[in-house]
Amino acid sequence: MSTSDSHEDAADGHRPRLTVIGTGYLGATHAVCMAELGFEVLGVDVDQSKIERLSAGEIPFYEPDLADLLRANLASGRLRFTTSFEEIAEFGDVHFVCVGTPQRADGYGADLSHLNSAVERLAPLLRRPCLVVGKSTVPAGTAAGIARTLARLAPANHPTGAASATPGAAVLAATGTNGRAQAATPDAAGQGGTVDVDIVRELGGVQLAWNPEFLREGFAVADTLHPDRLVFGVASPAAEGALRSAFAPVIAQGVPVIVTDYATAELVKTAANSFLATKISFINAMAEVCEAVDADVLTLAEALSHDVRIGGNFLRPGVGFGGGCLPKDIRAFQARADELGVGAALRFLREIDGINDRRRDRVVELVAAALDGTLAHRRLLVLGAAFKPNSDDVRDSPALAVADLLTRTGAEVTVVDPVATHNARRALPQVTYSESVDEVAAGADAVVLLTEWRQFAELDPVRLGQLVRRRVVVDARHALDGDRWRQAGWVYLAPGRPTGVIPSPVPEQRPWAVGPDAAGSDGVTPVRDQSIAGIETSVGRPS
Ligand SMILES: NC(=O)C1=CN([C@@H]2O[C@H](COP(=O)(O)OP(=O)(O)OC[C@H]3O[C@@H](n4cnc5c(N)ncnc54)[C@H](O)[C@@H]3O)[C@@H](O)[C@H]2O)C=CC1
Ligand SMILES: O=C(O)[C@H]1O[C@H](OP(=O)(O)OP(=O)(O)OC[C@H]2O[C@@H](n3ccc(=O)[nH]c3=O)[C@H](O)[C@@H]2O)[C@H](O)[C@@H](O)[C@@H]1O
Repeated sequence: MSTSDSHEDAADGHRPRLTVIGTGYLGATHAVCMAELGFEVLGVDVDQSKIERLSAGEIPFYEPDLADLLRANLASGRLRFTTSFEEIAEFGDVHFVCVGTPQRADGYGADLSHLNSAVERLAPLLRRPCLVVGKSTVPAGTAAGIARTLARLAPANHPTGAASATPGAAVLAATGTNGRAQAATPDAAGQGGTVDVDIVRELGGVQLAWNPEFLREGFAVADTLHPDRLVFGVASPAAEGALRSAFAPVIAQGVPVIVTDYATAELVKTAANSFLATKISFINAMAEVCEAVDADVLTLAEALSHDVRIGGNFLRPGVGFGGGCLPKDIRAFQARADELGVGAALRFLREIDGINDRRRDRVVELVAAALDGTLAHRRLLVLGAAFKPNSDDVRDSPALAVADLLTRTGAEVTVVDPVATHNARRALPQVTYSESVDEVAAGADAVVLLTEWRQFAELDPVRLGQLVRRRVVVDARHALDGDRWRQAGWVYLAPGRPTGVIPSPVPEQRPWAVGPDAAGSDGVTPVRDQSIAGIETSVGRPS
């Protein structure tokens, strides 16, 4: 991907200067892409090694296209990284907060400690008008609290130096200049022309906006440069104007901008991820029913997808959803709804989560059924560790969760993944990893495909069939051409598809609850509550 024409505008003095706080999957991508769009950008993180790697032109995770853009924009001088909050406070007109909001260790709720600590560190250093923009995914009501913190702690909101604990002071400080900001902003920004930083001065102090992010890992660059919508949660026209100036090149593409209040902006994000999770669990629930009558969920999904009211996106059945967002976001949403007294409205998300979990068990059942009900001491080649292809992210990865379940039955599991094994080794050390499909295939009793990497989908069943001990493949992502594999002599099984040979599971009787030769006196039945180190999965959930 080439850098854009907007490079010529670099440092033209008319665009707001941007900072990005937290340079993980979201923040690093945002920093690089905003520099690519022509802004001067300074990224900060508390993780010094991450900052060193980014400064050296190295992306600390796997994301297609991002490394080239990082290096080009470092070279242009528009993009820099630091560990100094003093430096970013001095530099920035618009500060994007992109720190993590993981699931709390003690429940479903979101852990906001990183967010609170970033804001509390930044706020006392903000001595001139600027806009703080939350991009992290947060429970509804969080932004209002952050606005109060900024109002209390940012010196720019207390020109006389007097501390204030007045809720909303940041907004109040700025609304005095609303009229001018309103007149100055939308058109200039909307047309993508250069935008004078006076728009930022119109803020009158430190203000907050909430701007949730919708990028997908694996497509993060394209999603950031060409999003399908922008959502601006603001409390004043001046904040909207400043945000429009920070997104001027994107808005100029005709991307829709939805301007709303904080709470609605926060909810758009969690509602979107809940809807996506619901779609996936819906089709996986259909897979469960298909299994009971030996029907075909792929054909069913295809037939549904032709109805434009339903559509085919996010209707791929398989081993379920994972990653650093969908699972923790639907749980945090439930927790917040409970706190708000509307828990009943989101109770269905518990079922969405439950359907998702059962898919992991079902894959184990299929492997066991294909191996005569016994998994202990079976040698299994697991294809995939990442939660999806084109990512090295193993947070709540269904692939690793299944690898863990298989290991607990006493099977000898070796996992191959093109880019994620370094993360997987840390998250699930009790499993063996390899870089070579061929090496592990030699002597394998079954192949289990759990992440649909292209290179796995393109494996030659004839050649692989000559290496393995038994030609058994479980295609948990429907990535393989089942007919081709069967023709090459394989027993091919996939969840939700007719097996012809595998009876539907009897709920109370799990074939993989193995017999006396398995590790453990009573056989090792995978236990949902046991933790998979470092993976935020079904692990540690409150009952
Ligand atoms: N990963 C994704 O694709 C997307 C993530 N999100 C949301 O964005 C947020 C960040 O997610 P990821 O980037 O995946 O997480 P991440 O864990 O990859 O990155 C978070 C970064 O914040 C840094 N950090 C933590 N505390 C800090 C502090 N006090 N000051 C400065 N930096 C600090 C961490 O060192 C880390 O580098 C989450 O709320 C997530 O839900 C939203 C859309 C997409
Ligand atoms: O909030 C976030 O962080 C992001 O979460 C998801 O993006 P991401 O987690 O990168 O991945 P998805 O493409 O949504 O896939 C999530 C999981 O669902 C699975 N999936 C997806 C689609 C499908 O049809 N079936 C299915 O099982 C994937 O394999 C993966 O494990 C959303 O798609 C993004 O819009 C959002 O910004």
